[in-house]
Amino acid sequence: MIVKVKNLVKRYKELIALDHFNMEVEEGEILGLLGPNGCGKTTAINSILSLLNFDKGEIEVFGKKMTPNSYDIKRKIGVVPQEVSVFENLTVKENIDYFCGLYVDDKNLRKQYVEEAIDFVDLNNYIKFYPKKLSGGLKRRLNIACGIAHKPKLIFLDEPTVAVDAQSRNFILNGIRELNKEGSTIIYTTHYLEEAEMICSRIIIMDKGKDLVSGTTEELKAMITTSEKIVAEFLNIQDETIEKMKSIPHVIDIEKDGKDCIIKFENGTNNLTNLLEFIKENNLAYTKLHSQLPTLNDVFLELTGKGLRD
Ligand SMILES: Nc1ncnc2c1ncn2[C@@H]1O[C@H](COP(=O)(O)OP(=O)(O)OP(=O)(O)O)[C@@H](O)[C@H]1O
Repeated sequence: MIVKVKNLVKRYKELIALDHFNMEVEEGEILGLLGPNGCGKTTAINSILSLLNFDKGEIEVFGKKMTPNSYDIKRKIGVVPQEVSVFENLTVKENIDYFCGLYVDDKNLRKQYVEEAIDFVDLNNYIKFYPKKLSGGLKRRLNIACGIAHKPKLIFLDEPTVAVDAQSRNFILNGIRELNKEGSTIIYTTHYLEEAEMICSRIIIMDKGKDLVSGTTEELKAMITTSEKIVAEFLNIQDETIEKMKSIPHVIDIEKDGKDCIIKFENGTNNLTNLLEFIKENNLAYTKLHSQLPTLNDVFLELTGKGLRD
């Protein structure tokens, strides 16, 4: 086990930021920590890193109790914080060299690691630039290089793709996969469910300081009641027909979204066939009809009552 967090409680005066939070991370995982704004993700990460004092609970990293002075453990950890945290008065290369130098004493090895980190984030054309001359996406890449240059075995990435263009986003996501393939375990927080679905081997959903559920995206989707949604646009449908539609087997709810009717089904077979029969029997005309499997956002909505990006 690379990280083990048990019953973590953190209070800021009367506010409970972490409420008996639990998390376990195995070697080789890309673990996604997802939750709405203010649910406690950053507090959890900062507690694990021993950057914050907490009120109760246990934290082990690499099988050892984590303390502010656990330098042997910290050497094996890389952190890419939510806010770009680099020195404005150092160039790209000097920044990476500074952060790498905090953990790597050997001069030659440090030089090699800095070069490799620059290659990794593809900032070779910018090594003499100061951060303020870099675009948002390039700054994020520099932030990542500073966090990973010392080749840590465990990497925390806190929303690394916020406010970056699509090209830099793909670059960053591929980079995370690459780091994982090279042997790093990753803990990744994001607001972008599609990203989590793309790269995470397992996801923990947090809300109000608690870990609600954990599993692969497939496992999480299997936990919710909705198993299928059919989106249809009917011509001139009456409210009473929509009410009647609720008697189709396995229909659990019907929502209107503009012109679309979103018909939600719980587990069951032949949902589309049953709906088509209903359409025929009731002489309904439609311009759109397609089936969707539940998304992570549906899981989120059902578990927390709100979307991730509320
Ligand atoms: N230093 C602090 N003093 C008081 N309250 C704080 C402090 N830091 C965080 N909080 C509160 O603790 C709760 C958890 O905050 P935290 O930053 O951990 O959430 P988060 O999930 O990382 O949010 P986001 O997705 O917005 O970054 C929030 O209600 C926040 O307002």
